Amino acid sequence: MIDMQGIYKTYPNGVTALNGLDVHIEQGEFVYVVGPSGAGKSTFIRLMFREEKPTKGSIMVNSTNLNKVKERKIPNFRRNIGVVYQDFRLLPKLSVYENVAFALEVIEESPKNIKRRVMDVLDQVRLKNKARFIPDELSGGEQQRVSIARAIVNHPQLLIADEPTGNLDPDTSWEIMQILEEINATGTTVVMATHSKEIVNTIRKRVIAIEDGQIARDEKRGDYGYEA
Ligand SMILES: Nc1ncnc2c1ncn2[C@@H]1O[C@H](COP(=O)(O)OP(=O)(O)OP(=O)(O)O)[C@@H](O)[C@H]1O
Repeated sequence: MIDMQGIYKTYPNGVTALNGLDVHIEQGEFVYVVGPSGAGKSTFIRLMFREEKPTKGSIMVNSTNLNKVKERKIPNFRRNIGVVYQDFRLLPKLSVYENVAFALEVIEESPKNIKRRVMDVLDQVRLKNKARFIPDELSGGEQQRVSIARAIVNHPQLLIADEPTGNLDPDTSWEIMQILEEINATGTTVVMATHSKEIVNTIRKRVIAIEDGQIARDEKRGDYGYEA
């Protein structure tokens, strides 16, 4: 599903974020990406949905060769990838329903399909009863669940989460983890960057540790490995 070989990334300001990295992730895996601040975690995951391009190295995601994909094909490629951020990034003036439906409207689904799919996915994140609320009327955990609903409404094969619990209290973080695990159980690959020692050491998954732009550890049921 994801294959990266010999990846280097130097930003235009001269900072080298990734310094020779090889990774293979299979369909259906759940992978934590951990490491010190500034180690290159976000850069690593941004390469997966072509938010950034490597300076050197090859990347295949969902059978798409990202070194060769044409600019006009990128929106199509991204339809198969859901992305969740620490700060939710919801549209503040749209309702919960509209925030989620938006992702389907841009791909011109029929209104009937949109309605069915949005309500299904709001049910999945347990927010059906708040479909008409706007983001400001929701707790942080609820807002993150809306952003997860938006990310999965299109049935992506890959869900990328960049510190999805970074702004949430511990109880709410466990709720979000439960939802991510449920999504993973349906066969969706989940790649999650996190600074949460508690989560990584409690819900054991594959752990890829990045330090100084390289893979320092890659363990099947790893632990966090750093002081929180
Ligand atoms: N757009 C950018 N332009 C220039 N330098 C960048 C850019 N994005 C990241 N960097 C630099 O690349 C390095 C790796 O950053 P990255 O955000 O990938 O690390 P991280 O491991 O995700 O950090 P954190 O845990 O703090 O989020 C850092 O030195 C950072 O300052």
